Amino acid sequence: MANIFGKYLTISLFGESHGQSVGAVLDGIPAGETIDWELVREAMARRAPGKNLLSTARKETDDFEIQSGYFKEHTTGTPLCFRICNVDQHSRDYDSLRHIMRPGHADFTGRVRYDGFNDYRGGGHFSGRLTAPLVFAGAIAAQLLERRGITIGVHIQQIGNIKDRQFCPMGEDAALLKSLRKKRLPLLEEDKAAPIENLITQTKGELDSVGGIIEGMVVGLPAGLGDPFFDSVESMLSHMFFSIPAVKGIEFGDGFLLSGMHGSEANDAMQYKEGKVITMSNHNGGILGGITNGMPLVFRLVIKPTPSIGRKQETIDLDTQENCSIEIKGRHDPCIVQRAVPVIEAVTAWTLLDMWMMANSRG
Ligand SMILES: Cc1cc2nc3c(=O)[nH]c(=O)nc-3n(C[C@H](O)[C@H](O)[C@H](O)COP(=O)(O)O)c2cc1C
Ligand SMILES: C=C(O[C@@H]1CC(C(=O)O)=C[C@@H](OP(=O)(O)O)[C@H]1O)C(=O)O
Repeated sequence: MANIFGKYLTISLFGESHGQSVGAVLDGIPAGETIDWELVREAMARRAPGKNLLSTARKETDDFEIQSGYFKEHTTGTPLCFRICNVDQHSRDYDSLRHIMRPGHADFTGRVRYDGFNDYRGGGHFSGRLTAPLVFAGAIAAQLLERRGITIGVHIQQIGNIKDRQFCPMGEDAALLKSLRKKRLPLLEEDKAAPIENLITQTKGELDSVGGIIEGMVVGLPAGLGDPFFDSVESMLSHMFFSIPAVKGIEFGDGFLLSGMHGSEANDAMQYKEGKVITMSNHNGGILGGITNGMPLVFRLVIKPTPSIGRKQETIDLDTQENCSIEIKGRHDPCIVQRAVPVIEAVTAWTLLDMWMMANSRG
């Protein structure tokens, strides 16, 4: 069942970008939890399309309807089902894309996988629109984690060649991590906002798109979450991260830089500090043997440039079985990175809540 993810906490995702709605069924949320719906709305608004010139012009309010699982201001513990109606589809933009495949998008693979019956309008089930329900789910999980002292912060680390400073691997203040959620462009260095906006606007004007890197940090995690091998924290998070459209790379801690280090540099020396085990550096990003060690969790993700661009590209026509060219019209994000930040934050929360529940179910 390709659309269900999780162990103790599962999410089953449904919908298409130009269908009636997108949504999910969330199972395993503990009974008796209150949910601050305003916080859920705020997270959804950060991801929603059509807010400014840096994003797609498609306007969706992403209002949600709860169908089940919440009663008398508390979770019931039974499946929480919700849907988010699609309202601003321009399906005519996709008429020719039924048979002319967009390079870099899932048109061809989706068609092969579903024997030609896939809903190709707006990318169908492959669309970034499906990240709206993920943000809803994650905004609930983040509240449950915060009640357990765990805070997640995510920022734009790079767009094109413009870089924000990285998180201090030894940990950032939870208040600073949370403050990123209030920013139009979630950056640690404010002076990078204008150059990034200019770059995205300029690239859009050139009928092109740009990608980048997102960095995440989780503080307050106890040591001992995760399992070796298949359910390692890296495995579970990577499984979820690679489910997000346009994610093409990932690293934990110093990641690819570790390849050039010696053991004497890469090992994180250990120490007791006020009775607690800590490490004196954090090259391993808070995970050893697939299990959290109590240090901040640090990861970075590559988001590719948006595939749908206005420039002329070479491709194929499946009707005529001939080569052809394509100039994509329609409403597309010139850059996905800033819109993916709340998505990454949300799925991190969802996955870590599942791992927290797994750890707490052990005898
Ligand atoms: C929030 C978000 C918004 C996106 N917006 C667009 C878009 O406007 N146009 C587009 O072609 N792709 C967009 N994408 C990316 C495509 O959905 C994605 O590249 C495609 O499904 C192929 O999957 P892959 O890149 O993971 O291989 C978006 C992705 C996300 C997460
Ligand atoms: C609708 C959203 O983003 C969409 C993601 C997307 C894609 O191919 O991934 C393509 C565009 O779809 P459309 O052509 O229908 O405007 C984006 O607008 C959203 O994020 O809510």
